Amino acid sequence: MRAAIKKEVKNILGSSQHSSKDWIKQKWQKSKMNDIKLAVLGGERTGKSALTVRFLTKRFIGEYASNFESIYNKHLCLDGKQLNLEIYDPCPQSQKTKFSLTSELHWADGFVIVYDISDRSSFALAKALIYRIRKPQSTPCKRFVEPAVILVGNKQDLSHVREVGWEEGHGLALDRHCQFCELSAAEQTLEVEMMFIRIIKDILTNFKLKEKRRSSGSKSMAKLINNVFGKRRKSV
Ligand SMILES: Nc1nc2c(ncn2[C@@H]2O[C@H](COP(=O)(O)OP(=O)(O)OP(=O)(O)O)[C@@H](O)[C@H]2O)c(=O)[nH]1
Repeated sequence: MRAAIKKEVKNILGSSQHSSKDWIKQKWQKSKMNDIKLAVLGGERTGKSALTVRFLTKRFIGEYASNFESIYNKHLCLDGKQLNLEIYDPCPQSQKTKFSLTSELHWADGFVIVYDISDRSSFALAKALIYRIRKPQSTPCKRFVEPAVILVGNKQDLSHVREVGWEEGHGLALDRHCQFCELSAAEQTLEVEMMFIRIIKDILTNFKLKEKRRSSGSKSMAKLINNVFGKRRKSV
C-alpha cells in the first residue's frame, strides 16, 4: 500500500530514488549558481515527506513510504531567476546510520530541520542536528559560509497535544542563527510554500556572499603575485 502511494508521488513529481552509492557520487558533482540542493532532516514520522510533497504538489497524501531515500527535482522561477531545485528526503534507516551528516554537509546548500510540536523527543533530535550543522569547522576557511538552515515545528494542527512551546523553537533558532516557523503540512499549503521560499532565498544570498569572497580572494592573490614577481623583475 505504502509503496503504491510512493509510486503515485513519484509519478506526479518525476522524482528519483537513489541508492546511497548514487547519491554519494552526485554529491561531488560541481554545482552551478542556479542549482540548489536542500536536505530535509529530522526525527522519524515528523512529516519530512509530507512537507516536501506538499511543497512540490500542493497535496497532502497522509502516508508515505519510508523505506528508501529520495531526491526530488523541481524547476522553479524565483524573482526572475530560473532555479533547479533538488530536495533530499531521507528514510529513517539512512538517518540512523548517518548521524555524522558528513555527506549531507558536503552535498546540501541548505537544511530544513523538522520536528513535531507534539513530540518532545523529535525536538531534542532537531536540536542535535542543528548543533551538528552549526559545529565550527575543524579547518577554518575565510571563504566558508554557514549553510542556510530553517527549523520547522510541524503538525501545528495538533496544538492541543503540544509538547514543545513556540518560544522554545524560536529560542533555539535565534541561538543557532536559523530561521524558524511553525506550520502544518496537513492543513497549510501557502505556509509550507513560504517556508521553502525563505530557505531558498537564504541559500541564494549565501551563493552571492561566497562569490563575492571568492572574487575578492582571487583579486588579493593577483595583487600578491604582482607585488612579489613584479618587484623581482624590476631588480633584475
Ligand atoms: N496531524 C498531522 N499529521 C501530519 C502532519 N504532517 C505529517 N503528518 C503525519 O505524520 C506521519 C508521518 O509523516 P511523514 O511525512 O511520513 O513523516 P517522515 O518524517 O517523512 O517519516 P519517516 O521518513 O518515516 O521518518 C504521517 O502519518 C502523516 O500523515 C501534520 O502537519 N499534521
